[in-house]
Amino acid sequence: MAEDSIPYLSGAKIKEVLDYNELISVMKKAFAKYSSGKVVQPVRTVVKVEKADGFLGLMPALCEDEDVLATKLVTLYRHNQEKYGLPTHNAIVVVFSVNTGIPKVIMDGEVITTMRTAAASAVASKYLCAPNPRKLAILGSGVQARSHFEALSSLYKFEQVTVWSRTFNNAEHLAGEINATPCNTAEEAVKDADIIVTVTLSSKPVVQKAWVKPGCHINAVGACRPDWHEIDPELMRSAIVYVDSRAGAEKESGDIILSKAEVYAELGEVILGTKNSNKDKTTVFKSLGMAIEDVLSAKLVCDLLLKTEKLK
Ligand SMILES: NC(=O)C1=CN([C@@H]2O[C@H](COP(=O)(O)OP(=O)(O)OC[C@H]3O[C@@H](n4cnc5c(N)ncnc54)[C@H](O)[C@@H]3O)[C@@H](O)[C@H]2O)C=CC1
Ligand SMILES: O=C(O)C1=NCCCC1
Repeated sequence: MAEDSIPYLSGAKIKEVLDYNELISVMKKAFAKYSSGKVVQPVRTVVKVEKADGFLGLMPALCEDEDVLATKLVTLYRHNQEKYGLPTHNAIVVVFSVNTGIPKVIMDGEVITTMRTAAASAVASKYLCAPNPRKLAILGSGVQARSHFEALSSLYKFEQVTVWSRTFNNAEHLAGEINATPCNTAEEAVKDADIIVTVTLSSKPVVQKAWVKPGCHINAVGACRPDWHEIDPELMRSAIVYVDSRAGAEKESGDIILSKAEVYAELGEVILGTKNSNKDKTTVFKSLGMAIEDVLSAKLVCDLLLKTEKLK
């Protein structure tokens, strides 16, 4: 049985201990463990809430090597921001003892989702983009736009960063925060970019093949449903496509399903050295998000807090 009260870790506490440096190495480990078959992780179960254009996603994973069993519960309500001024993504993570199955800790999952997704894109960029990227283009201006700027800036010193968003004011606002250039169109933003990040809630493509410099690396982070896509199908078919999980991509990724693009490899296979990185070609990392990213992030949080004795 669980204790009368299970410790709860707030997002603020988690933010205090997580940094991109460490998370980037943990995400590298997550991808490698997943692609070497050392993770038990079903494809996300999605419970749709049609009337609110939302869903609840169940994301459990077990990694015995790392002695960790946990699940993230995450909701995506697309209109929360405009309707209520609330975050569109909300989540908690529950960590269990692998030996007894007793729940050990419940923690906020929003900060973990925000940071681990950007750290995952940073790992993908490290393996898939050509050396010394100079220009970063961010399409979208929400939570992931900010975290991606932070994570990628921890790896690279960009000479130029551009931001496009559906509403120019939002692009301007974010650009002001991060010292970037706001753009009126996505085409203008991605022109000559070495790395593009797509972090919108759009279900229609926001970037076209003709706009993209050959050899560019794209972190395609949005569009997590089979009928949503963010990337021009022609661009998907002409690029070398990497995914976090083949099983997830086949079931959930509209960018892959609708374009019928071939998946070349899982990112973990590149990390393990069984697939090439093709840094000189146009590459897409189609990120859907994997439970093991959350589970290893949660373990990192627990380890860091145990070190500082904030978690007994
Ligand atoms: N791959 C992964 O592991 C994860 C992916 N995501 C996805 O990343 C994307 C961004 O997430 P957040 O920044 O947290 O969301 P957010 O709600 O903070 O920001 C969403 C952005 O998309 C824009 N947007 C909304 N509808 C649009 C449309 N029709 N066309 C163009 N832009 C539109 C909004 O104006 C805003 O700039 C979402 O698609 C989300 O589901 C989020 C978490 C994890
Ligand atoms: O991996 C995640 O967490 C999510 N991915 C897609 C959108 C919902 C949250």
